[in-house]
Amino acid sequence: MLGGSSGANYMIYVRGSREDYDDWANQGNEGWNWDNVLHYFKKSERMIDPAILNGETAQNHNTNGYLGVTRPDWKEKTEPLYEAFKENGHRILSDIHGDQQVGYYYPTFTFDNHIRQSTANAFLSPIRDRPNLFVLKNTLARKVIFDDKKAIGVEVLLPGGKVSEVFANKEVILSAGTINSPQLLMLSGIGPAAHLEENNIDVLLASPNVGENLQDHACVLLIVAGKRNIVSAVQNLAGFVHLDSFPSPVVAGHVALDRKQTYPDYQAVLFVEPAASLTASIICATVVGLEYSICNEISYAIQDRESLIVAMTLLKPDSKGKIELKNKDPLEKVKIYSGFYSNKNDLEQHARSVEDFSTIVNTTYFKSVGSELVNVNLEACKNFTYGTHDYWKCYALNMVSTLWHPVGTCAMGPEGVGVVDERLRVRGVTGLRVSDASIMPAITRGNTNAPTIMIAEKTADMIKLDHGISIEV
Ligand SMILES: Cc1cc2nc3c(=O)[nH]c(=O)nc-3n(C[C@H](O)[C@H](O)[C@H](O)COP(=O)(O)OP(=O)(O)OC[C@H]3O[C@@H](n4cnc5c(N)ncnc54)[C@H](O)[C@@H]3O)c2cc1C
Repeated sequence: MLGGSSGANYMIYVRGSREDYDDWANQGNEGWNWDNVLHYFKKSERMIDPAILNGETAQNHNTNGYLGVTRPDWKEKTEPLYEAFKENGHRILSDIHGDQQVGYYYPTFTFDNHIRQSTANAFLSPIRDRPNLFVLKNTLARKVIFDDKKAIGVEVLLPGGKVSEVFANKEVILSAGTINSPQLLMLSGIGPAAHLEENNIDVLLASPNVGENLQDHACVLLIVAGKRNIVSAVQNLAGFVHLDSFPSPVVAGHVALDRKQTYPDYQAVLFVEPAASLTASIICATVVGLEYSICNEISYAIQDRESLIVAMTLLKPDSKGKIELKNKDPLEKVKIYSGFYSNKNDLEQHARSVEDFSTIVNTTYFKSVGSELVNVNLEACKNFTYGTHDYWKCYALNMVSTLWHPVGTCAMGPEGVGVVDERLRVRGVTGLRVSDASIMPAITRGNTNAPTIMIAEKTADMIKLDHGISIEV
């Protein structure tokens, strides 16, 4: 669809930590530190939430951008949970976008007046009548066309099956995302030479890191069952009738295992569910795609009990995966090696995160509603004592899935490292940029939609400047 994953995501709006971007800059990417990127986060944003606009983080927000951001009022339903997190030693933040970026917070979302702010809705719709904008729908880019080492256009597959060529006046910009931007580069002859040759693709430029450095947020579901309440199942159905509203309230936390640290290690996103929750089944079976037997255990455990479905995400993994071609057919899907837990430290950290979170059931509120963790009876973990560190390692290994945040496969970086430079120009050729989540040298400590939109905002300014057009500062 137009707008890519922003048309299908859960709309959580999180920018990530100051340290994420300072780290990008420290890796040799001038112009990408926190102070630089904050300007672009603000530029695209149209913050609507009155409490944020009147609060202590107001200076980090903007009211004039294209991207509507706000949050539903779930305070009444979620307040006891925040109290429990406070009792457990966590800070409660009115907004995660202040100077303090560790704590439980009231999450913000990319929607406005019940309308999803996909990038198509937010950014394309308002300018759809511009004479210099033309969108070819249902069209597949097959490869970039080069004149020697200068990108001059794109070969496309039009609806109906005709292959055609589109030429650029100034430059070509790839924004096909972390999975497909490296595919397009490789189909165009830019990538690891041996891999291109294996696939009978003429090598235009040997660029060994195309498709490498895949990073993603490994996610493990944890279920906390609470009080019995069969009546609320009816409310749950209502959530699916009113499709312009969220089916359930959400609570989120960015947590550091070492409480003194200024940046988080894990994110916990809690979906507050009535008994017999449909959302739980949907998250289990489709969003994270767990096995039927596991989803069945969960459904059974919460059929007459309220629950929290918790997405536990390791925010800064050291593991890396990669994208490879299956063959040179542009219609063929690529091979995705997630690399989850290829660095053993990540499994340790993820297990420690689950253990850390699970202490919440010992707080006054959670005890008062009879909460307990749901044992999903994993066959593979039956030899471990339930609740021990080794058990949680086994649990993570068997429950791990993606939170759909792949980044990094056309990473920016210095000569010899980066696929693109700090102005997102593909190194070794001219007239070609990449601008999407694939250019992140390292994953951010948060959901990746807002950072990708920030990258797009910054790219727009860099393109203007490189073509002698002034920008608003
Ligand atoms: C299920 C899900 C839930 C998520 N939830 C959240 C969330 O709550 N909050 C958050 O911050 N992030 C979330 N994300 C992540 C976030 O949406 C992505 O990080 C972000 O949208 C990435 O943007 P992108 O432009 O890099 O890539 P994409 O959004 O993948 O866009 C790439 C576009 O290129 C098109 N394309 C690819 N190849 C070609 C080709 N050859 N020719 C023509 N077009 C092509 C695709 O169709 C797509 O439209 C979620 C993602 C998913 C999938």
